Amino acid sequence: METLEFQAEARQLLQLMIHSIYSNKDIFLRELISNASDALDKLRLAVLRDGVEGDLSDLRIEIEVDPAARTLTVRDNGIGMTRDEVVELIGTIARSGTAELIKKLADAKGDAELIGQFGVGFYSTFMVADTVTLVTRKAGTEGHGTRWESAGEGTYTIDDAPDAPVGTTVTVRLRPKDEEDALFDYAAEPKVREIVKRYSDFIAFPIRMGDETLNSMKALWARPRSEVSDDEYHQFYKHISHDWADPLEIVNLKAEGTFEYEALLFIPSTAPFDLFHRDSARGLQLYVKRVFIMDDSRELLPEYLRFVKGVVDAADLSLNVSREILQQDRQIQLIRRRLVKKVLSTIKDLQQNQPEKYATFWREFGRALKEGLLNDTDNQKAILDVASFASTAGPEPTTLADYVGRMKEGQDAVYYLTGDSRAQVENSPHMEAFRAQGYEVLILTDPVDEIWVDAVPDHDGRKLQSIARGSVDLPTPDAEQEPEGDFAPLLGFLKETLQEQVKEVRLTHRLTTSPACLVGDADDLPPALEKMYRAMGQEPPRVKRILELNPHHPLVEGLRAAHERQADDPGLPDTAELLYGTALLAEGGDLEDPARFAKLLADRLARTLGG
Ligand SMILES: Nc1ncnc2c1ncn2[C@@H]1O[C@H](COP(=O)(O)OP(=O)(O)OP(=O)(O)O)[C@@H](O)[C@H]1O
Repeated sequence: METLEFQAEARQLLQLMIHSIYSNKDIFLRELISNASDALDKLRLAVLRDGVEGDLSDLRIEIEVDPAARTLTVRDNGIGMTRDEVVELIGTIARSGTAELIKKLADAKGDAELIGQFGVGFYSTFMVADTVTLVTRKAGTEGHGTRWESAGEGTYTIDDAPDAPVGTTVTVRLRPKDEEDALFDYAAEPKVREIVKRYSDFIAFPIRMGDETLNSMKALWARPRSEVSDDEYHQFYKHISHDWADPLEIVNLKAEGTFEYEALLFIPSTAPFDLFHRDSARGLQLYVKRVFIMDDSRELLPEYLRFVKGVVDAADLSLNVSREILQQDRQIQLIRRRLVKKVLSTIKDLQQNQPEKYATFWREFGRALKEGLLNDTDNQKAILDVASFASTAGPEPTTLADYVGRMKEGQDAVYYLTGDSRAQVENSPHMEAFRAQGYEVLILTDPVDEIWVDAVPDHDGRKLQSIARGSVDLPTPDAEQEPEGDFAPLLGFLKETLQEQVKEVRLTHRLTTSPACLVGDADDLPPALEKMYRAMGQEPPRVKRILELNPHHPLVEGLRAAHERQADDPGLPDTAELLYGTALLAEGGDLEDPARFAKLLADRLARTLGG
């Protein structure tokens, strides 16, 4: 016998389970049954497809309780695990981002939503157990099985199990019941019956206790929606998603004719913690005529819809279908196209008829959905239709249609500004004239916003226009009040002095209170993208922007006068640099040489004080 240590993250998660942060402890049984059902699916596939030797004649899950010994046992005759698999699958947690999540969980004691995003599976047994014993033997292997045992406290033992049959048996030695802590008597048959009926009725294999079969085994996606209760759908969703919360929306789909398939999809109510991790689990489950073929089938939905969970059961695919075949299969492409349309129309429906659900959806998944604006040109319009954006018009996000409805007379473009935060965007100098003249501007602060705006030239014939790029031709209300004096010499001087930093210097109407701002040409790389390149370790092409001056500002006017008095005044270049640096800071940019800027500024301030 060998004693091994749990990996650090696994140990922390177990601690959270033992000192149970989750009030619904019943679900440990659901998790065990779910694993058993997965193991049976895997065995069937291994035998049918891969020629592994195995007996498919009586695939089943058995539950046994022993009130005297206070144990509950869940046994399956599925695929089983090798010794190495036990160590790897049960002793460690491989998902990336786990460490961060556990830290969050520990901080937010008792937050069931958080743990639900993770799905702790087998470890949830430690909410109710003193000791858990797992005995398993892998189908198609020679030799003995493996016995694993742990009290969840840091270590587990692992040993040979010479007589173990193929499959897995999990025995939970129950803690004393404590109904005040929602720890019920799980060695009582009625309680087991109740839990199985409630959480696992749809499991496709019989769940037996003695001679009794506890579940109906009906494949939910094959039943008409009117005959299935929401609760049944919700439990099924939890089985396939490992989410502990109910889904936000259920989507049914059925195609008949030459190519038949059924789909049952779910939009979750909260985003998983690893939605933006590259290797997060994604994709749908694929079945062929009720036989489970694979998890995480990514070919069935595009990446930007990776938050959608569910099942597709196709009648005409071969059981031998592989991921490679799926990628090229024309029928799969057709299914995929139809699923995308259906998901988008479901979101549109939420938007029109259930605004609260829609708001939840957009908060949780809007960022992911917007990736589709880049990658799915066919559905670009449909995605834009269901998208919403923060706006200067008010605290609530707005759709493009509503924005267009509020556009001012003569306005022909949808204005937006990108940035790191709402506050930064709202305080940006670029915003000044738009605010002063009452033009609404969309506030785009997600990293993906920087990118898709370039891929979407217009919406319903209206241009999407950044107010920090190109020139703005807002009608100037006080156009008659052109500033006195000639700025041409000053502009020439600044252009010369700042030639390393900017490619042009010109006057603008876009400012009302700031002296200057920086704008890009319409086809320049936006500064935020430049930053992103740097963050990824790449050196982007250096883009010089345009310095725009507010001719009505006292600083600019004073500078003009000073330059006119004495063009070779040695203080002028410093002022030019300060002006440029201030404009950069105002938009949230980074100074190239902050120390130099600070020194120039301090010297200048000292002089104003010294007189
Ligand atoms: N009864 C079982 N038979 C065979 N393998 C099992 C069984 N129970 C657990 N496992 C293996 O251990 C792994 C970890 O189980 P656990 O319940 O902790 O995670 P899980 O969330 O169910 O994993 P997944 O998300 O892949 O289903 C499973 O993915 C499976 O490979």
